[in-house]
Amino acid sequence: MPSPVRPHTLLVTAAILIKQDGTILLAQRPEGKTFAGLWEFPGGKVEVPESPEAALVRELHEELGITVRPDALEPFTFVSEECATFHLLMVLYLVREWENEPVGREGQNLAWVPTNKLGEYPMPKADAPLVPHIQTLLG
Ligand SMILES: Nc1nc2c([nH]c(=O)n2[C@H]2C[C@H](O)[C@@H](COP(=O)(O)OP(=O)(O)OP(=O)(O)O)O2)c(=O)[nH]1
Repeated sequence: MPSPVRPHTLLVTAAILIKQDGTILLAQRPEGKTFAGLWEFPGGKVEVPESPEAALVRELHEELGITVRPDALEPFTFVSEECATFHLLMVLYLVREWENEPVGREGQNLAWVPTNKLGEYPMPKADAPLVPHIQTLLG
């Protein structure tokens, strides 16, 4: 009997960087990556044997050149969404403190966006429920 096909769950970790003026950092996915051109919360896949927090600290340094202390990651929410070839589980942390000014180290465009303008930036489908959630909780 064939074994049932089990969906592969991909664990992704991402940050909602929020400045004192209330704007949030979005990064545009570069050419060559899936969802190129769409805006996302910076982060990426959790590699074995990393924790989600260690992976996020690493990704934020690689992608943006910033240093974040693991205890500055505030668990915020998550997304669980069926995608084309995998099931995405994306955990999101709120980050209010970091060292260095974020820059797109992989050539990606960055934008500091007021929460009421998040809907103007096309994002991957999985991110859609995050926008009203952020607007309600972070104003
Ligand atoms: N970082 C991030 N990824 C997202 C968001 N929304 C969303 O669907 N994703 C998806 C896109 C990808 O399938 C996956 C993240 O993988 P990635 O390709 O960015 O991860 P990575 O940086 O480790 O990738 P790579 O080294 O393999 O290029 O999660 C989001 O807001 N932020």
